[in-house]
Amino acid sequence: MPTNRTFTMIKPDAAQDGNSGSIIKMIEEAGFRIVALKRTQLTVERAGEFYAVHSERPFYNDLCQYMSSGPIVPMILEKENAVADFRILIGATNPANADEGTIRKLFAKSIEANAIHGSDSDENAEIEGGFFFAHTEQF
Ligand SMILES: Nc1ncnc2c1ncn2[C@@H]1O[C@H](COP(=O)(O)OP(=O)(O)OP(=O)(O)O)[C@@H](O)[C@H]1O
Repeated sequence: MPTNRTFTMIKPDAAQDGNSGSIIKMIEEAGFRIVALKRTQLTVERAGEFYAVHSERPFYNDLCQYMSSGPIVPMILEKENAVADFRILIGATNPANADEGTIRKLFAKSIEANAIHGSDSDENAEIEGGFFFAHTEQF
């Protein structure tokens, strides 16, 4: 498996509940190297840009409100098979369907406030990482 990168962000529900540290510990213990990390907050407009792919979905406006409602912790992560392995670590979008031991099973509140994001492809990982961080290639 080649080493590659994925992008994640801890969402406002988990960041506000003081769960960032526990989630970051799980990520590191699963073998991911943190390439970049910060704590920040999106405006509703920036949240709309990030989730532009969902702009036609009925939950889009609520999602943008929610994603701009508090702090988030975006990160770029590196590991063999990073994108697929990270999706396994976070679990299903709806925590009701997430496997035991996954981050969403442990920390998510609902299908919207689902604790964490994980990129769904190498291409999107690159785009989403670039949305928050510049010049990370050499790190
Ligand atoms: N039916 C829904 N109702 C409310 N919010 C939703 C719904 N489906 C998805 N969302 C929100 O939109 C986000 C993006 O949806 P998507 O289908 O891309 O899920 P995902 O790939 O599991 O999540 P993410 O992209 O955040 O990792 C979800 O993580 C969730 O916060």
